Amino acid sequence: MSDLKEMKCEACHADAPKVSDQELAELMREIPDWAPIVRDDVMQLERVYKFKNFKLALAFTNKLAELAEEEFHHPGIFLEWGKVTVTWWSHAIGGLHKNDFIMAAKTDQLLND
Ligand SMILES: C[C@H](O)[C@H](O)[C@H]1CNC2=NC(N)=NC(=O)C2=N1
Repeated sequence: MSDLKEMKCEACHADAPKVSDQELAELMREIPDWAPIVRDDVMQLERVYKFKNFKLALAFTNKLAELAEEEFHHPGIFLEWGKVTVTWWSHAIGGLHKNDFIMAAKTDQLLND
């Protein structure tokens, strides 16, 4: 079991490989609160985080934005009162790269900060 949250993203180029079905199955076990979904023919990772109010949801959103800039890998973020929906995928390859699993694990860690 690799420790995804301790890893760093690598530069993802257009010719980088998408994760295989086997890699997907293995990596999903490390981020059990996330779901693989397909949106507009692009496989993504998605999780909904619940908060007591909008202010706490916004604070989490801002921490996630800082993390994304640090790793230069950016999520989809849908901010609502008491909820933040986060999606990770790699635009460059139109699908899932290991970077997305690393960032999902790092996103979960923000709850402990
Ligand atoms: C130009 C391109 O957008 C950049 O190289 C980075 C920025 N952040 C990114 N974020 C994500 N999720 N996928 C990318 O391919 C990506 N590329």
